[in-house]
Amino acid sequence: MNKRIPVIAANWKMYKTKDEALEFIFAVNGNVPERSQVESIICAPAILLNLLVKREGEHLRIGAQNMHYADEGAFTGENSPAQVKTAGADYILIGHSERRSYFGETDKDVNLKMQAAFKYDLTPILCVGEQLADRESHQTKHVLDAQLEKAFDKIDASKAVKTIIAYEPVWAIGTGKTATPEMANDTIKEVRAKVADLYGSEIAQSVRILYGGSVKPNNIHELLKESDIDGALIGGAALESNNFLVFTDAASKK
Ligand SMILES: O=C[C@H](O)COP(=O)(O)O
Repeated sequence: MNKRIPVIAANWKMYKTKDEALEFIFAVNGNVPERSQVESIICAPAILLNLLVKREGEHLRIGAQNMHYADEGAFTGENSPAQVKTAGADYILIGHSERRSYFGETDKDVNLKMQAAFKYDLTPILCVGEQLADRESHQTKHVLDAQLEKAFDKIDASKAVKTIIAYEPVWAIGTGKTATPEMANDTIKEVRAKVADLYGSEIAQSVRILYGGSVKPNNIHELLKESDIDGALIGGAALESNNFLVFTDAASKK
């Protein structure tokens, strides 16, 4: 089995003006580890993509947070996969819980976006996660299995292996409540087992699976010590350039 290269992905959500984005990128560019050690990614608002891509440097990469699945069309306010790709993004967040809950994104939409991502050579960062009520009623595995099955429908193994999966328990996003490293690792093992179910164990062992939900500079090290946590998808704490470098440095030591 090849070593899984760790991934640190910042999700800026709807934060940062143009000047703030530039300040961040100048601070981190040149300071992130080599890409052979860590994939360092900023998932930025669509309107900032091109600005950041032009300054991404050798080891930093830019991703988008959302796109439509259609090639083109009358969808006011949306961005097409080709627009995201030609803006220079390499990654696309798909199925973030905020898209699912605030914008009504369904598992079917998630699957169509997965297919579109591969069609346009964008690496999907597929987000899955359970609600607090699911965990309390011991439905976590059931919920995650269903999200994964639907997301990977019609995606063949050669593509599935390139997907980065982010496990984000919804109750831990922006709440300050982190899953314990053991809990996150156990659940990520279940996610990996589901990928093995769908595509076999070799692919499951190659797929990178991240943890997301209140990751901070003071818990990243513990999380990354776990066997199956291959990195993190980070919101709030990754808005600070210093923190982002703490995260990428921690991942380089995994
Ligand atoms: O995409 C990132 C997640 O929603 C986690 O956000 P957070 O680190 O602010 O909890």
